[in-house]
Amino acid sequence: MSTTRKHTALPKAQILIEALPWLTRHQGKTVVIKFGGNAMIDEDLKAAFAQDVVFLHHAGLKPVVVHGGGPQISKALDRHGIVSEFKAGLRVTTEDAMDVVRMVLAGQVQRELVGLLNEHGPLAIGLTGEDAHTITATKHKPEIGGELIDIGRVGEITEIDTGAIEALLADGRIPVVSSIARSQDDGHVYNVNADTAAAALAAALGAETLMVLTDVEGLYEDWPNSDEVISRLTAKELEKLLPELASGMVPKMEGCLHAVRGGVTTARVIDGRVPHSILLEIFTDEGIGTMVVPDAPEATDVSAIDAQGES
Ligand SMILES: Nc1ncnc2c1ncn2[C@@H]1O[C@H](COP(=O)(O)OP(=O)(O)O)[C@@H](O)[C@H]1O
Ligand SMILES: CC(=O)N[C@@H](CCC(=O)OP(=O)(O)O)C(=O)O
Repeated sequence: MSTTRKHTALPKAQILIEALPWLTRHQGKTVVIKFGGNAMIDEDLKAAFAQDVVFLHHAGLKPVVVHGGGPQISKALDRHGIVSEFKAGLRVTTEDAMDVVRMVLAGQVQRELVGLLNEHGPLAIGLTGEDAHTITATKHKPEIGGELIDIGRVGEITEIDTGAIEALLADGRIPVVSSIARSQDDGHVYNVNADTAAAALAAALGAETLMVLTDVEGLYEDWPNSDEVISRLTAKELEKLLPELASGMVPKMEGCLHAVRGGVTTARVIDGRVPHSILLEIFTDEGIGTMVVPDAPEATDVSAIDAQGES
């Protein structure tokens, strides 16, 4: 081997070896990945995202993709002459707007992601929360200034049925889920925030990891004044921070909290603008972004200590 080849081969092998313990640790584990509308704008990034998800699949993990499409919905509503309005970080969704939301998420964004993933083989299958009762919701009325506000067809998740997703995973497929739900009370279809949907699915699936891709490096400690990213925080620390957070981050961080409190081992917010950010986060020692972990067991909890001693 020439000296030059030796020089380039060694660092490449080191990168693969660095992945070894992570490959072992994540083997067979479910990873729910939320792909946000703002991280979805660049064609190269979308292609890299699809490569990463397919890589996870072939490495023995079980990726489930949940996608948003906020900017794409706003653009389509604009074309239909419908003005986008947000309250409490959620889109005010009239009946007409709901038709557009459903068309864009299920008919455009989901189809595109499924197509990109399937360039690598017959892997991805798209569904919405409406399919097989995957996500059931009821009308959500956020509280603003002490009053419950009607923001139209916006749903609050009441139940998750993981049957269809688990069947797809068992069949070696990659489910791609659009954040739309159906109510079993009024039969209406509801618009659900995609971060919230991803977190609820991660908890219901007993996923090891929830990974939320977005258009910033992670959770900034003092946004918008500083770009210092909080790299790790416990559920309790996050709970304290939540009331201070600004709009875009609220559903993401509430989702992370819900996921870890629901049994997910780690919930991470990572920068979707970095190509292959998923691979970097899962398979290298250097995690990027913000990681939320469950609270450490109380030191005074004698039963927990006893249980540990027995294992
Ligand atoms: N503390 C914070 N740290 C990082 N970003 C924040 C924070 N507070 C608010 N944001 C805003 O949240 C945005 C991400 O949310 P959003 O636009 O809904 O993303 P996505 O389309 O990926 O779901 C960031 O671009 C940023 O403007
Ligand atoms: C109720 C509500 O606000 N739903 C979101 C659903 C899409 C979404 O969450 O997309 P991002 O992840 O790209 O923001 C919306 O209509 O924009």
